[in-house]
Amino acid sequence: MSSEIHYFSSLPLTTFYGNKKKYRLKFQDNLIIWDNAKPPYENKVIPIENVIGIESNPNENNKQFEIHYAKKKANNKWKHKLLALHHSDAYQVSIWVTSLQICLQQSTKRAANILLFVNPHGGKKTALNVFEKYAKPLFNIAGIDFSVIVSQRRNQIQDLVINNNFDTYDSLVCVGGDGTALELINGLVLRECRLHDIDPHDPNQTLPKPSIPVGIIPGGSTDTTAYCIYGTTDATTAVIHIILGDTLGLDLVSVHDDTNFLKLYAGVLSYGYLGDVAHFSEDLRWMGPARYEYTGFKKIMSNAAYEGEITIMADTSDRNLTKCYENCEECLSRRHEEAEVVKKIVKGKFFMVSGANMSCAGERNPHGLAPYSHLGDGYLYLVIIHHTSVIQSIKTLQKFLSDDYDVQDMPHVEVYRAKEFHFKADSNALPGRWNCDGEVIHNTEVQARVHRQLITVFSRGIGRPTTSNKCCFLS
Ligand SMILES: Nc1ncnc2c1ncn2[C@@H]1O[C@H](COP(=O)(O)OP(=O)(O)OP(=O)(O)O)[C@@H](O)[C@H]1O
Repeated sequence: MSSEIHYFSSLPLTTFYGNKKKYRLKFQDNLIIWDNAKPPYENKVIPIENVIGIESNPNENNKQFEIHYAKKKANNKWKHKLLALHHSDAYQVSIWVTSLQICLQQSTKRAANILLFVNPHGGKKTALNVFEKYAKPLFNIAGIDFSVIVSQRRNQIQDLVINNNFDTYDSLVCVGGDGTALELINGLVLRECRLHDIDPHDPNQTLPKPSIPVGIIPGGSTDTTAYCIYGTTDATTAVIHIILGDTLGLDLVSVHDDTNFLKLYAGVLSYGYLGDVAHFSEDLRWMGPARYEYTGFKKIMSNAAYEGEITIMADTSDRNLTKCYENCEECLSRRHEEAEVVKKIVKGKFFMVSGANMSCAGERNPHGLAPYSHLGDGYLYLVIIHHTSVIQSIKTLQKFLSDDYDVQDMPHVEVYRAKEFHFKADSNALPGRWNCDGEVIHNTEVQARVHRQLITVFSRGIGRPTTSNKCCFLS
């Protein structure tokens, strides 16, 4: 037989055997279609864009090959499925393997060479295990080359990304929680600032967009960023999104004090209750995720009031409130460019002030603090909860955890869709802290501004449910 490689962009109906069954397969229009070769015929269709990898099996004299593909299940989870097929003619197998592999390689969106940063310290300290168990086998099947850096200290990932040239990789991925994702994202943008001689300390600066896409594999405690991007904190799902290679633009919010750049965040910046919970939880890391419940309870019972003034650049235009799903119209549109913003000032005593850049939903609160926030529309949702009684505060938090809520039912809650906000604590009042995606910021005067789609993340977006959404959220 000649050593010339034979491959085709479509393949005619061919009969294979697998799992003691007969399968008739064809490949056309980038679809792998098969049936069970006997009545009642049942067709299955796998788009090539859902294929993870194609492997031939040398142990079977090259007469067997495997199609590894991704299948979407309930609750936004994707699963790895396998179809192992055998043919008596190794040449037939080779044509199928080569044709499908070449078709996959022609997809320019797929990563070929990934650098992974693993934080072994976050969450239940299982990120390395998550990498070994869920990411490594699937990256191998997908034929992706990867290298791994295990972080040894806080901020090491950020420092490495700022100061090194990782241009030989086509994607950067982290395994960890929100803090780890934050290190990677901040590192990338700050590196881009350095390369373009842009001063990140100027709060009015347009920040440069890194071109390299980012993947986030959940391995922390809350993993809000991963949940909001994939609709689940299932690690296999995140790995599959990264392999399939679709991306979306994610807004980031810059945080400055009066002179300096402090951080960029993807999820939420929260002053008062959640800020103090993050602060007091840090020393209790040994408790695992339960530390948030413990300090949360203590903090709410203390009924602290955080006094200050918020200046909001709010978009008050009437807008249909929709949730952010795959191919999201709000994120694709350029409406934000024409939208006028008005200045609003809110003064008082607060229980919590949160600038949510994403819904902040999670496994235990699928609705989120800001359910109508979009990943890439150029806005954050400022959720202001005024100080009230302990009972009311508990009820408010419970509402945010419930399936659905309406601010009209909560007179002590105001919500604004905003491009930026400024918060200044009353100098005579109890100073609070900020919880910036799980990291603590102590400055009591900050300015936060949204940068539309500043980073590219691997994700197809969250699947659209069939039920419709409510429309009564903004103040
Ligand atoms: N090797 C390390 N040792 C100590 N801290 C580290 C190390 N690597 C990273 N970090 C820091 O660990 C902190 C916690 O990490 P991460 O946010 O990923 O986990 P988490 O807080 O448990 O999860 P989440 O933020 O999702 O609740 C981050 O501030 C990160 O900067």
